[in-house]
Amino acid sequence: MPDISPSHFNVGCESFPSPLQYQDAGPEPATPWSVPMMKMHANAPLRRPSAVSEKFLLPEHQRPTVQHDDFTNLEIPIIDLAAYDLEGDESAMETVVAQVRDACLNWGFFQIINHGVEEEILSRVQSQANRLFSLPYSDKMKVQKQPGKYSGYGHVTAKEGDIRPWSEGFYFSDEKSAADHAQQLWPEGNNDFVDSYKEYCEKVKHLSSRVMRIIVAGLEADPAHFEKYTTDTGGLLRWNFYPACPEPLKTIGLTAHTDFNLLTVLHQGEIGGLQIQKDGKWIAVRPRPGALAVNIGDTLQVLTNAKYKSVPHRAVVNTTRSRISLVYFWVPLTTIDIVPSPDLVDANNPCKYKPFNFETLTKTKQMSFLNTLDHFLREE
Ligand SMILES: O=C(O)CCC(=O)C(=O)O
Ligand SMILES: [Fe+2]
Repeated sequence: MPDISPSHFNVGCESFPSPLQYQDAGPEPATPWSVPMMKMHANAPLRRPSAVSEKFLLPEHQRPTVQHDDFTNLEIPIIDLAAYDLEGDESAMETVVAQVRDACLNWGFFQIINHGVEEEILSRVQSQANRLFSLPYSDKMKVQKQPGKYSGYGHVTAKEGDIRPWSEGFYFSDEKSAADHAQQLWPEGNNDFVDSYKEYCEKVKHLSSRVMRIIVAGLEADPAHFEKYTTDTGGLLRWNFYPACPEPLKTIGLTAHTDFNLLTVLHQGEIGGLQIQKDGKWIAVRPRPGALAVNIGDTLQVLTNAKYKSVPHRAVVNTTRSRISLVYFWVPLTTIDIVPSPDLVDANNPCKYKPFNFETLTKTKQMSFLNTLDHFLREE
């Protein structure tokens, strides 16, 4: 597989702080509230971990107003993929293709059930993620994400100086780095970390290409154009951990962004937090047990000449329950320019984007987390 390690997300490297470290920060900057620290201050009154450091406080106009469980009747489509595989039942397949087409046109996001990634592997990965994020901060820092590398422990920020998200992340680019990290974190051994990572990646990769075929089948465009980007490619994984937060309406778990890749497959867990933008409003996505969410990334938006949009989304936090999400970014082949399918370009829909490559896209994403593709628009 080609190198697909973009430095997509910038990570504060000198001293990456976790939200948990900051909860008890006093007037002095960032003091860990770990046990050794408490011992050092044995005579000082114990403060409750209720304050949130300024590093995490959003300016008022950027604060979320929709809470993690503010679900309404406006829900992203839930699509059952089982019908797509019914041998010989063309109309069932066409129904799925049409449902996916509508979801892509109207939402850019949908949830899928009967997707083939078994509950068992999802919960194994989830428990490895729990195990990792529960490690002491100093252990996690042993595998801190390094500048220019995709894998390791870090947090997402769009660029230096941005307000810190109320989350921690763990990034995987390939099996080798996963194995190296496991070795550093658990010298006594933890094979299931790498095994479950590997198995999960294989399954979601397979699922991603299946969903892509369904998407392309609904596009009235030659599949060969899309196959150029999807043959022989792979994905990047990120686990997000959002600790419970005393001030969920003043902070953000993951700031509003679009994904850079082709397609994202997201396991939200059972606790709400994911929100997407629909007609300029934020909507809380209700987690469905066993479902996976899929969304269109910037790359697919370009390949479809913006017929399908890469929709802004974010994650909010809550006061009582921490949350973990598992995110698989299926990325395009990196060596060719990203250009729209010629079948989706005509006099009424002129080509919207200048050619650019994946590396330029990921660099631009670091500067511009949200409106990344505006940088590549052709002049009217
Ligand atoms: O945690 C979530 O629900 C959203 C995660 C996400 O959008 C991302 O990691 O790109
Ligand atoms: Fe995302």
